[in-house]
Amino acid sequence: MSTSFTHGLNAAQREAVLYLDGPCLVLAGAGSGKTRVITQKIAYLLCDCGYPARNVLALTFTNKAAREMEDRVKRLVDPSIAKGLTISTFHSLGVKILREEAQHAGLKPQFSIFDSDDALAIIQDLLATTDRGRLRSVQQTISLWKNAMLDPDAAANIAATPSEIEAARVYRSYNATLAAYQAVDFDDLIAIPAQIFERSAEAREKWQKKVRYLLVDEYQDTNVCQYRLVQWLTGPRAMFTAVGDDDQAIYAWRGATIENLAKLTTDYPQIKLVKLEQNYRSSQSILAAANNVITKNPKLFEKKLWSEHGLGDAISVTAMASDEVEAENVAMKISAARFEKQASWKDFAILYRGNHQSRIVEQAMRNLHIPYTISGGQSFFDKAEVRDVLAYLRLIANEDDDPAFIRAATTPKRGIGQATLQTLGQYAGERQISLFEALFEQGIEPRLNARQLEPLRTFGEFISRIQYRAGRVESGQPVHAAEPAGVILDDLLSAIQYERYLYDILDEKPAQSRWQNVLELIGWLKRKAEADSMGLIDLVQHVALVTMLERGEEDEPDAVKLSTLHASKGLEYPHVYLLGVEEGLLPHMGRDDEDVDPSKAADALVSRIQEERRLMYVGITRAQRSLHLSWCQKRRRAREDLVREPSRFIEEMGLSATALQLQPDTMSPKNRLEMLKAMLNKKN
Ligand SMILES: Nc1ncnc2c1ncn2[C@@H]1O[C@H](COP(=O)(O)OP(=O)(O)OP(=O)(O)O)[C@@H](O)[C@H]1O
Ligand SMILES: [Mg+2]
Repeated sequence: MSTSFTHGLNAAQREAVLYLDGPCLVLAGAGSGKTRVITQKIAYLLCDCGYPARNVLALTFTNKAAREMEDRVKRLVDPSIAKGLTISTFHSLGVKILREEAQHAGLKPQFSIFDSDDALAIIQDLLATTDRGRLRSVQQTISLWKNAMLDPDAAANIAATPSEIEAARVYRSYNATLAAYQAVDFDDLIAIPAQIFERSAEAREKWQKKVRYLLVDEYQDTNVCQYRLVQWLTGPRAMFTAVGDDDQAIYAWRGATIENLAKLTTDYPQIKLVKLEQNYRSSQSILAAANNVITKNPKLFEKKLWSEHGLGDAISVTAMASDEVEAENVAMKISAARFEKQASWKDFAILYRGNHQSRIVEQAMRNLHIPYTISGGQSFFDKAEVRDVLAYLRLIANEDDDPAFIRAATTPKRGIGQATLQTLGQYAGERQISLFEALFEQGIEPRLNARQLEPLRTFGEFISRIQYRAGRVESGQPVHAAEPAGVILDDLLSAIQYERYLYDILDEKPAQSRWQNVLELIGWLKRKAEADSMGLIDLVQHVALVTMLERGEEDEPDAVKLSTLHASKGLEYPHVYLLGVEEGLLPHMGRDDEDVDPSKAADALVSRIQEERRLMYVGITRAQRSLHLSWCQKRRRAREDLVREPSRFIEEMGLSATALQLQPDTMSPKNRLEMLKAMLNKKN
């Protein structure tokens, strides 16, 4: 059989698209057209098989990947047919399910979503320590338990080491605190829906009726919770297609397990397995380097990849004197290559292992006036001014969000002091209610003097008025139509006099730059609200998700892409610059877990290197036409210069000896001049 939606596909891809007799698993290497199978299959389901769009759901890992997929489908399918189709991340699907099924989990539909810093603050209170290493380790342990669907009881049972026992104790109080705030953390967004489905046949059947066909991209990075969610959503009909590549599994640290791939074949013995072997993305030399690296890992499934593309440019490896030189150099090289290749800025991507590497690259890009966008970083949403404004929005959406209450009530200062908040907190604790609710009660009056009570009540009434305008929800139903989010945002911002506050506490320049960030945030929120006709409350939950993964770039500008390797998954760029290919950074070596049992330490190290190798494989395979690696002989970390060696992965790529004869490129003023001259000559 053939349809217009299999046109241009190879035989194996066609088979995967047309197969509808049961579950289907596409297992294949990078760039072999797995994502393409998903988009073509969506088009096929909607246009040729009569599936209503609202009954088709496609899941992926990042907002960016979801948007890309949506764009690809839009090009294939008439908008009137695609209306109602859901292409989303696991986490946004989780929010959607939780909103509808909140009552099953004792939540209000306007629950808050706490990001990792909010969650860490709770753990800090519970542990009463400021040792960030210890806090992060407890947070990580709790996260892994949640992702493995272990509740506090189960965790307490399996906790063995002293730090696990501590984490299990904190886990229980941590969940109770979240519940009191009507808040969930990111892991809960998947775990709670999975628990709801496990407990409630009614909820399960409702969603199984809704999701008649499910497609999952990047399946190798699902964790136990996500796997269960997929199982509950598809139910006994098991109508789904999952695509993945075990060699690209890079989220073990978030509880993802490659075993999910093998498990699919045992849980669904009838599953149709399709392998794709032709790579359509990269030149031969890039593909060969990628294959060379990944063969050093043990194989789960036999896979071969070949390409019809030519050999292409040789891969370059450059040693840099320092990370500053590296950043400056990459900016220069991209400028030059853009002229040389008559390319656009957006044809270039700069990839790196850790977020901390971006700052110095950003600086270099700005120095040369190169437009860039950055993803995978959270820096924007971590800014104090952005968090201040978001605290108001969170409180408006969910008045039980005590951390948001404290931040909003005290920023800008409005006469609500620490002593007042402590008294209020104590009262709220005794009454088991939120700070917001407590401030309106008569019982609080004898405990506070008029000077303390008055600003509290004024603040409370102010928030209530905005809540009303935002379309306050009571027992799941809005009490009246909401005003547009844009109008409310403008009024809120001028009412709290945030701009004046910034100029009061800061010098002109930093105040100006922070105010710009606030305007950028508000502008972005308004555009989002308008484009997707979201009310203020939907918007607040949406923001939380974006902060977790990456910031949305609605209009793809012509700009160089800066991204962590993790966030680059699934994407492709003509020219890729991979920075910091050094021992210690890629493969990354963290501070050793003091808790690791020495007999297991060697195994842990081996599996860590394997995961880093897969990350390297992901990085290499993003490149279509050219790939440039660099490493630094010296790297500055926390005011200390570290001496570095090239990564073992460079050798594993099998690059020729000449490529490895490294010329330290110190970017002396003379070099710089010459490079600029070369650029100018090309221009003329
Ligand atoms: N049959 C085909 N003919 C021509 N080009 C194709 C074909 N299949 C896929 N491509 C192109 O190859 C590139 C890689 O495809 P795609 O992104 O779907 O691969 P993938 O397997 O999902 O990669 P990754 O593992 O990195 O996610 C895309 O540019 C896609 O349009
Ligand atoms: Mg893909």
